[in-house]
Amino acid sequence: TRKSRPQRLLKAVEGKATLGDPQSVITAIDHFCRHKEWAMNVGDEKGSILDSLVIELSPVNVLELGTYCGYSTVRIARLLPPGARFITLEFNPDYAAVARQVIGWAGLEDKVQLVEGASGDWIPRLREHFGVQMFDLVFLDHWKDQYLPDTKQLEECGLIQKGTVLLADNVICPGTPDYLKYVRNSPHYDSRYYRSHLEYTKVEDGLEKSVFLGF
Ligand SMILES: Nc1ncnc2c1ncn2[C@@H]1O[C@H](/C=C/CNC(=O)c2cc([N+](=O)[O-])cc(O)c2O)[C@@H](O)[C@H]1O
Ligand SMILES: [Mg+2]
Repeated sequence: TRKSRPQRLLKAVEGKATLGDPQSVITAIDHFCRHKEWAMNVGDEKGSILDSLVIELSPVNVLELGTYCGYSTVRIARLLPPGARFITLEFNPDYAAVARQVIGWAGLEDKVQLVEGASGDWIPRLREHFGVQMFDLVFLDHWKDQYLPDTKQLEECGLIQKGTVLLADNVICPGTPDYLKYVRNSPHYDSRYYRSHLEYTKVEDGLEKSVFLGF
């Protein structure tokens, strides 16, 4: 059967990237998506904003919702301080399989725990299963209607505490209106929009950074 797009993306990484070199994996995926087939990675433009926020935050505990092919996983993991803990959730087994190989090509498998499962099932179990008390950074990039319910569940489970930074992709395109309204109107979040473009296009999109101020 014909390979899926994630499998074709992985082939592009294997053909172009250098094993153990995260930047070459990022470059290979961006080249593939810009010149061969568009794919819903955060991309190089928004990725640079993501990089600067990760560097500035130097987070110890990181959660990513929606691994997909592992592009943003590699971007984040390559910048984490030693000893940091990074959990990424992906419920599609085919995407998870591709992401594991992409992360492996970058040589970052020891920095990342890819959990195959749905955020709704796993968020309540992260504390007891992984011994994580709270997250310094949460990157939201999964189904857009899941951003708000998952954020509320993270709050209820105490995994979002004073200082936690939520970073949400696609708040303009495809858009996450209910999430955006929540973080921008809540007195418990200090929210800021980083204007950019939808990956590999000229369409407007951006990242919303929301700092939890405590209850
Ligand atoms: N509850 C859950 N738990 C675990 N994994 C889950 C999940 N819900 C979705 N996922 C996974 O997260 C990814 C979905 C991304 C949706 N992005 C998008 O739909 C998207 C679309 C465009 N676009 O259309 O231009 C641009 C973008 O940057 C985008 O991120 C997929 O890999 C999916 O399997
Ligand atoms: Mg996205």
